Amino acid sequence: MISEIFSSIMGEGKFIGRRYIFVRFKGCPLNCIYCDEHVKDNLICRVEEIPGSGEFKEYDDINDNDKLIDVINKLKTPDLFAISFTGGEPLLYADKIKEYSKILHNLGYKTHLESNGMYPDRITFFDYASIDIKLLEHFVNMDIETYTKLYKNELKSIKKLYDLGSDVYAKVVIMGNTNPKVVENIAKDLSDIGDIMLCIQPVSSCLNIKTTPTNKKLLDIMELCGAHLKDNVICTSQMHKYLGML
Ligand SMILES: C[S@@+](CC[C@H](N)C(=O)[O-])C[C@H]1O[C@@H](n2cnc3c(N)ncnc32)[C@H](O)[C@@H]1O
Ligand SMILES: Nc1nc2[nH]cc(C(=O)O)c2c(=O)[nH]1
Ligand code: SF4
Ligand SMILES: [Mg+2]
Repeated sequence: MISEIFSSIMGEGKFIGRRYIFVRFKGCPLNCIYCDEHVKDNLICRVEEIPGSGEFKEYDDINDNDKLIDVINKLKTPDLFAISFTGGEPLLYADKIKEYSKILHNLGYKTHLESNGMYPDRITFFDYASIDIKLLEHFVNMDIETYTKLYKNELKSIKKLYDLGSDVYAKVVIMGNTNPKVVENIAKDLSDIGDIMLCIQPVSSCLNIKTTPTNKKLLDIMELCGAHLKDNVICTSQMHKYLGML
């Protein structure tokens, strides 16, 4: 279930630059062409025991509540902002995450969900939440019907988090071939839900990704989105990759 736990700097989105503990879960039903996490679908769980050391100890599993809390307490630093549940797709394990969140809240920690939004019915309260809005070009041969269903579920997840009082924002990964007008429509749909930040995230190059968006495209997209969201649109490259951090 859990694939790794480590302390790092939030490299993406609204809370970029804040200190986090990341709890990463295995597996995801989607297969985004740019995904940087497929390789970690292995059996063991690796845990950083000293924050920032980059040194990991391997466990068969660390899913037990007491074990997880013990690891988190050890990784806690005075600058800690929140505990991120990410993946893979963390909501594959929604019941377990709900259990962890309750314990963490009782201990005074803040929780943060990083999800693709495909499971609106599994959404519960998190202090902070990032929902990825996927684009058709993120997939090889996804049909329009399947894509439309996914998009509707993503918006539903955002609305549910917003109504629960979570500080929720949306992220969209921009490719070299992304049509700015499509992103503008997403901004419009977000503005219909409420005061929600849209984070424009240029794709980071990896094995399957040869072209990245031009700076002009990023600025054009921000302007178009600003027509609906005003200044509630930001551009965040995956900062941790520039720093050589996890
Ligand atoms: C690995 S996903 C896990 C959480 C969830 N499955 C999701 O897609 O949001 C975490 C974040 O990394 C982003 N990401 C993964 N690979 C990327 C890449 N090559 N360039 C930019 N963002 C990337 C995803 O878009 C997502 O916002
Ligand atoms: N530093 C850092 N920040 C992140 N923000 C979201 C991440 C993720 O993989 O969900 C991530 C990650 O993998 N590393
Ligand atoms: S939804 Fe997230 S974890 Fe799943 S393939 Fe896409 S980026 Fe990777
Ligand atoms: Mg990541």
